[in-house]
Amino acid sequence: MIHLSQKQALMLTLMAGVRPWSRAVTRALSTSAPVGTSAAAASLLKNPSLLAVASGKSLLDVFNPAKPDEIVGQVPIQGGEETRQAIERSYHVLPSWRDGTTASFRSNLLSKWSGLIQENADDLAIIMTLESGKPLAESRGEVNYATSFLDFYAAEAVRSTGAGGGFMIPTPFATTNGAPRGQIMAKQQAVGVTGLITPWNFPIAMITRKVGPALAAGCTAIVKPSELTPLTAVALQNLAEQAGIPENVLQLITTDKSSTPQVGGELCTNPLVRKLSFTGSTAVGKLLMKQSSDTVKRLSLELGGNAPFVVFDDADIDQAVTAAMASKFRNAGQTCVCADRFLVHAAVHDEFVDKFVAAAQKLVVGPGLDKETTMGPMIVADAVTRTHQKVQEALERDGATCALGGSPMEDLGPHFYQPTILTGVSPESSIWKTETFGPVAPIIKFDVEEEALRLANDSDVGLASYFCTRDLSRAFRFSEQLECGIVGLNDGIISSCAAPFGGIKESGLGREGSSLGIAEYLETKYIFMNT
Ligand SMILES: NC(=O)c1ccc[n+]([C@@H]2O[C@H](COP(=O)([O-])OP(=O)(O)OC[C@H]3O[C@@H](n4cnc5c(N)ncnc54)[C@H](O)[C@@H]3O)[C@@H](O)[C@H]2O)c1
Ligand SMILES: O=CCCC(=O)O
Repeated sequence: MIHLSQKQALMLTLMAGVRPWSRAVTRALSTSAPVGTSAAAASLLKNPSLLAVASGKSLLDVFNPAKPDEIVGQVPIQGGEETRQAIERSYHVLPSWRDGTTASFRSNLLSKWSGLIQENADDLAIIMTLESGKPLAESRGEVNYATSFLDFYAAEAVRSTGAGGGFMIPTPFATTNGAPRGQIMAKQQAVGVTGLITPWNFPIAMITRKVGPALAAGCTAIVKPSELTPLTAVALQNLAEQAGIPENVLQLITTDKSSTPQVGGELCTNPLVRKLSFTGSTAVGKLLMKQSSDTVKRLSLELGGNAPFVVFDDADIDQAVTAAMASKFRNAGQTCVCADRFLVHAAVHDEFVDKFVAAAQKLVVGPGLDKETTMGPMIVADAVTRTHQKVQEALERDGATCALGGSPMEDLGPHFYQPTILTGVSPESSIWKTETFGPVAPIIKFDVEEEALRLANDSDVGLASYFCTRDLSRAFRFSEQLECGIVGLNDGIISSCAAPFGGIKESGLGREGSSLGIAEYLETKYIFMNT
């Protein structure tokens, strides 16, 4: 690969009107893309807004986790000052977007954007796989998941609960002769300028899950995608512009790891930003919460989880294994709602483990662009190191047994780890106590429901929980007792645009998806009219 200096790359970009990263992606695609055309994918990355801010900026290299020495693209590194300017642009365009457009106008734009994303779905999926590593089928599925949020909020925008809507309340005030006096109105209004910070594990859906309701509500948005997966965001914003979303209503701040705190700091402390929505780790969420306190911002925090997956003795074991496979190994175990801790009743423990191991052995680990691959690499080499340390500690220090895997897959590259199943795990092991974000399933055997509940709830976080049973009373009882925001009964994939997604305890604040998702971007104003 020929590496241009940043200046050379930018010069070429400006002269040719082609982004350096689009050439890089073209090259990556021309050698390995199984679907789509390289030219189409590259053209998705020709983003006029970013070009406007790229001049004079250093560029961030974006790498392919499956082949970490391969640069798949570059984006400008922006900092606090560029963020402040973006916030001011966002603030200036707010009145014309919030007050100068109807809900149905905003709804139509979201639908148009969704349509363009679907038209380009195969190329977007390739870009996503190249930068995140996930198997192509998962990337393609994520595109559908992403547009479902735009479609849902295009519909939600025009309902009476959306911006400009509201409700009337019977007045408790009376005239001297006892007749109702005045009108009580509760009116919904857009919060204002929003800062939206997203992670790498769902490079497109975590953006549309925030931007969809924000724009539907009449807010303007500044998105800061992960520095590991900015290219999908670049393409997404490009399509938003093509759909006709007005200039500066949706802006993108790309940056690198070292400038991220300045960008985040500006989004948190600038008083023009009235709402911050963040999806990512609990540690960063806590920092952003602290930073946002001086300006008393509205906050939505979708943070980490450590989901228990409980298999009762009356469960359908085949169904439980299907659910466990889907929940555990999706995106190589790198989802916030992944099953992280398995509790299996002693009477069905061995049957479950045998069938779970047999199913996991069928996973094909490899680069996400390979057609046969069903589990891709981990995002960074450090994640492999951290995962392996936890596995070794559970085995060597805490007495667990390895039923499957347990090692890095160096032959495939530094980002690959074997699908791993551990039994006899200690509840004191770090693999049990903390979110692993990798393809490891630690299992503990239990005897009675109370014990399973105690272990399941013994966590500072509470995002998702899963359990498998055919007992209806237990289904109701246990789902109410679990300390979490999301419960999956006899299923491992439960996310939907129609459902409220979010956690309790240190897993966060607020809900995304469903009608609750747009409420996060609305303020309720009480208006009393003494008519
Ligand atoms: N609850 C959810 O919906 C959900 C969804 C996806 C991921 N997650 C969680 O996210 C974590 C993995 O994602 P990650 O590694 O990208 O998380 P992360 O917290 O490291 O990064 C998330 C985003 O925050 C940014 N960031 C990091 N430091 C920042 C700072 N000081 N100021 C502003 N922004 C900053 C990153 O650049 C990225 O865009 C896991 O814990 C996972 O459970 C939660
Ligand atoms: O990783 C978090 C999001 C996963 C999902 O929406 O299902």
